[in-house]
Amino acid sequence: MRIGIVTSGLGIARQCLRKNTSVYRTCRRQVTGSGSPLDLNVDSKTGIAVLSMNKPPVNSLNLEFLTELNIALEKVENDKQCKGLIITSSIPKIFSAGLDITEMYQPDIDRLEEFWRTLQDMWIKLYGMNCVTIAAINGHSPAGGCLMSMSCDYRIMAPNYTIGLNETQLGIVAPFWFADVMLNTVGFRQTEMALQLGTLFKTEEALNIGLIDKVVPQEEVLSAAQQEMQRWFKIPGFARQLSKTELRRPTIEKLLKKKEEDIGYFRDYITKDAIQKSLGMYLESLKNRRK
Ligand SMILES: CC/C=C\C/C=C\C/C=C\C=C\CC(=O)SCCNC(=O)CCNC(=O)[C@H](O)C(C)(C)COP(=O)(O)OP(=O)(O)OC[C@H]1O[C@@H](n2cnc3c(N)ncnc32)[C@H](O)[C@@H]1OP(=O)(O)O
Repeated sequence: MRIGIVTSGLGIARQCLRKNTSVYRTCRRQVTGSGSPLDLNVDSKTGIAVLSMNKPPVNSLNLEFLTELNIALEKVENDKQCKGLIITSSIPKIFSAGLDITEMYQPDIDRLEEFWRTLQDMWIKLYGMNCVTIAAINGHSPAGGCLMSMSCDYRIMAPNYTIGLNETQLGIVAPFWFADVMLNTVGFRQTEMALQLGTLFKTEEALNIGLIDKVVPQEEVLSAAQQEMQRWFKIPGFARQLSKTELRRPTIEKLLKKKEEDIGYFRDYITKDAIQKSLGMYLESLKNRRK
């Protein structure tokens, strides 16, 4: 039930309408504007924020969408009422198709660099979030979608979808920090095989290698995430946060130290003729899939 003020643009709802019955005490605020590709709802009663991606057709991560994600993550992190964040999708059968390939194909160089910087920032924020983060993966989650999922503390996925870092299938190489996050999640052997083969794991396979933590029916993904959150909320917040920071800090610091270098590598690599050719062919194959 939404009884909060819906704000436009970047403004956060400043007040909540409360009725006097207990059922209305939940103050749920939608903190993104209408028409936004993101729907952020904060439930001040439970302390859970649900961030739902809604950028048709496939929630691909382009510069503008990544910028919105950054703003939303910042809002959640700065909201003292938020103890947990669930990331999910409003697009049927798709969590996120990963990076928007059109950002990398025949790019404008300034925009390409900005795109990469914004992606780096999004990942640094998400991987380092103080609050509990759960990915409610209710659709396919290749490449950048897999990165977002792996960057959360816990992953719940519906059956019959795929998830993985499939970059080599596009003729490109997963950046070192994507690889690091996978390494931290499933270990070296699974990572070295998955990255070389560009494996997209089916839900059950992903569960078997520890890439996701739980499988529930499609219609239960969100409620299972809300329920799982309670388990994490029972742990003293400071101890949990510090444990997370200690484990994730070296991975984040590695990118922080090399941010500009990484942007340069990415720019020089992606603009190579051979890589452009591969990306062009992959885009074409996506477009021809339905013909
Ligand atoms: C030394 C090395 C140094 C540095 C490293 C440097 C570089 C590494 C760089 C990049 C890393 C990239 C990571 C990524 O995230 S790349 C993106 C990978 N994503 C994919 O491969 C997913 C592709 N999409 C799909 O498989 C499917 O679309 C689907 C399963 C997600 C959904 O299937 P559907 O059947 O439901 O939908 P479609 O008909 O296929 O698609 C609809 C529509 O959307 C377009 N589209 C799909 N995915 C993308 C995308 N990622 N980017 C842009 N556009 C996408 C698709 O073409 C269709 O368009 P049309 O309607 O035909 O116009």
